[in-house]
Amino acid sequence: MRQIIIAGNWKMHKTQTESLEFLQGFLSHLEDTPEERETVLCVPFTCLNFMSKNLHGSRVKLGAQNIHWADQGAFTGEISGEMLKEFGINYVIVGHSERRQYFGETDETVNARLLAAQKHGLTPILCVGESKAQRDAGETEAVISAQIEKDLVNVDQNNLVIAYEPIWAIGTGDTCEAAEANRVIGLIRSQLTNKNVTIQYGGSVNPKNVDEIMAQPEIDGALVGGASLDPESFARLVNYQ
Ligand SMILES: O=C(CO)COP(=O)(O)O
Repeated sequence: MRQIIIAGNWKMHKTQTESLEFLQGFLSHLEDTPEERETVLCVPFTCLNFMSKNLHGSRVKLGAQNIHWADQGAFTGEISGEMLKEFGINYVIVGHSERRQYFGETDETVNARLLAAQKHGLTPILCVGESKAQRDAGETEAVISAQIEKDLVNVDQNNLVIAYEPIWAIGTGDTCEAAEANRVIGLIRSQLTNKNVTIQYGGSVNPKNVDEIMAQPEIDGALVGGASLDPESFARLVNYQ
């Protein structure tokens, strides 16, 4: 059985005070959510301590948005698995397209970060996806396939989540057709040795399209940016039909 995971990626949003306001609005909506559905919030580093205390005893799991491959060292501005582990978090996003685009992340560094996450007992959420130009040039399959191959060298597929996030669908309101996301996710799965890896779709998931996306047979969850910032809208996503 593949685990269903609905994860919010808050990116660089919310202070500690705002994260408390979110929780006050959000947690009460989870009472009727099916037990087997995992709910995750990947929050800024500055909210981890506070969120970890406030989520204790709740069914919401916590995640970070990046991890360095070294345990410590002269890496200004980075964060290590040893540091993250202290907050009792379960997940960490690795290789998000915004990290690849703005912060020089390569398939090699993504691979090193995935290995570090697993070494520290965290489940990495690996993001892959093609740009608009790559899609228009008919390169989607080749791009995704190369990312999967390079990123997953020596990675344990028994402790892994993958998110297919077409870059052109992120934050644009321009969702990938559910059937097309399903097709690409099927291609990703065909490349894996563990066919039970949870593979999410990400890119403008919102309360209007979540039911159709989650009805697709290959799609095991969602990685949500904008719509995870509002408690009511994220609750609606977690409670998809
Ligand atoms: O990048 C994303 C999640 O990691 C998707 O962001 P949006 O849901 O805002 O499109």
